[in-house]
Amino acid sequence: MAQSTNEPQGLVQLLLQPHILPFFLVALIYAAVKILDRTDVPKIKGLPEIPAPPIIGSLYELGDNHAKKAAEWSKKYGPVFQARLGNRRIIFANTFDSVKSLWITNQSALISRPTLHTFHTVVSSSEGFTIGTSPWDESCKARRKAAATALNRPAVQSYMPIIDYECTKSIKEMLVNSEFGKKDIDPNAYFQRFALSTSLTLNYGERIDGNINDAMLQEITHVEREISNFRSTANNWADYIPLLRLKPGGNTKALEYKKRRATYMYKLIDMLKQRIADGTDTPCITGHVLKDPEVKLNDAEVMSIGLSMVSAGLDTVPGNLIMCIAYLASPRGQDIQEQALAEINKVYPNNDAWERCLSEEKVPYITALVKETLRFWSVIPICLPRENIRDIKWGDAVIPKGTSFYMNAYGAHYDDTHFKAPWEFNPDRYMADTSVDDASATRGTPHYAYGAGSRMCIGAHLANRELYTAFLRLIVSFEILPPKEAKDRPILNCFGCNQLPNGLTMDPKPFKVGLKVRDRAMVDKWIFESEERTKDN
Ligand code: HEM
Repeated sequence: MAQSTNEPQGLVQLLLQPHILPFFLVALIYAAVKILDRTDVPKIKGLPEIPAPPIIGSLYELGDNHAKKAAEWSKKYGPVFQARLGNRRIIFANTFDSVKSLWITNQSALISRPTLHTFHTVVSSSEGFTIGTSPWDESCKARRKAAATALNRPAVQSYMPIIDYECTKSIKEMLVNSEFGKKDIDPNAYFQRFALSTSLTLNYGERIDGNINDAMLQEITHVEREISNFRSTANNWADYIPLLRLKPGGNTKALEYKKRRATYMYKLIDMLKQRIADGTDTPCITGHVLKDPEVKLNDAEVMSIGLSMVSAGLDTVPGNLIMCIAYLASPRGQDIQEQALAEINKVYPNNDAWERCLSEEKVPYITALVKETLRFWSVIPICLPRENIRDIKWGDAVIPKGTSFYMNAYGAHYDDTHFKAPWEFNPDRYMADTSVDDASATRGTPHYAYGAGSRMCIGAHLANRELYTAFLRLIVSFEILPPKEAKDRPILNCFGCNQLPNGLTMDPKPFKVGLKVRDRAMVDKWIFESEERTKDN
């Protein structure tokens, strides 16, 4: 016994000998680097790898714009490459066709989502994951199915009165706040309210009744924006370097936002339960899920659907809406507005487009404007991450199950082997009889703004209807003009306009536009008719 107690001391003394200590320290550092540098998935043979230093991997080089850097790398390393980000191995797909092969051809294998430390462990541990952040399992399947049914084409058509109400309310408020076209305005808050209030009404039967300064609107938009930054695959080094998780206070901000989110999410669901108990509830998705005995979801799953609905459309719908408005205000945008108005008037010569767009989508140029907006502005530059549940072959390489895949949607949208002049904002590329011969109108998937394949966005029909209605109504109501002051001009490229290119979704820098009312009496009439139609909503 006595001998074994002395053994470690003897070893320590030996290692501290001056002629051994330097070798020992080098060996120790080498072993530490080897352990810290191990990746979740070992290097994949036959797939180009971005050279990178140990431990941090490519994180530093990817810098403050992962999507742009990865697109640049793809020119040198090929459309699909592997990169080490800290201790994770990531497959990046950066071109239109490579995304199609991996996300669509291999969709049944690429159906899961990886978990990331900041979002899954710190922000979401007790409140449940959203559908878009859930790995694939029976619960995710059931939640996705319930939400997808509530958002399918016929269901979305039945929600058009909500879109009628919310769109009218936003346009009316813009009209008043711009003093009927005299003052330039920043369109952001109006469309954040439009998107959030639509989601809340659909999901909880609860809308934002106040104006754009409403406290609940401001709290939810702020908290969801911060949480979406915690979800970003590019913004949180602690997701990739476990040592950083030990930093004291590193989780304080994430925990604060988790608490603030829980406060309003529980409030919304408790208010709905109370209305159901009182028999005063109006039809809504969560109410349906709570009342239908066929839908077997537990409380956390019901909460997860609500969270998905509230968070999913909140940054994405307004981002697309306001950046399209920004483009329309530019000199080239004036021509697009003119063409759009002519196309609308061709289909609706009797000034009834404002109402008829609720029940039909008959102006192909506006549909093309929606698609081009989704492509050009790429508001989710790196799509929500995926994980494969089976091995996937790419050329000679076999990508083992359990590997993380990042779709560089920005890279695919600006892929000049697929889109002609991708840097130009040109809705004509999505018109069947187009002068732009890149055939985008007829080549299946028009863009990857909604992702692709087995976990593609389930809110796409709703989002498309929101965008179509808002664009059409804005164009028939206003001439959208550049702001009077140069400092208010929007930046018209998808990264320059973004306050945080490494965020999950685009966070547009503030800007203003002018809104010259085309025909005041007509706009007043349309607003009045919408208000009459929706007064009992
Ligand atoms: C312009 C607006 C929108 C854009 C650009 C957008 C984009 C996306 C993208 C890129 C994904 C990931 C798809 C993939 O991995 O392939 C996604 C997933 C999702 N979206 Fe959307 N979205 C929008 C609006 C909405 C709305 C309004 C809702 C619901 C009210 C919604 C609900 C969802 C849900 C639940 C998922 C997760 C699907 C899953 O993981 O299975 N989205 N969205």
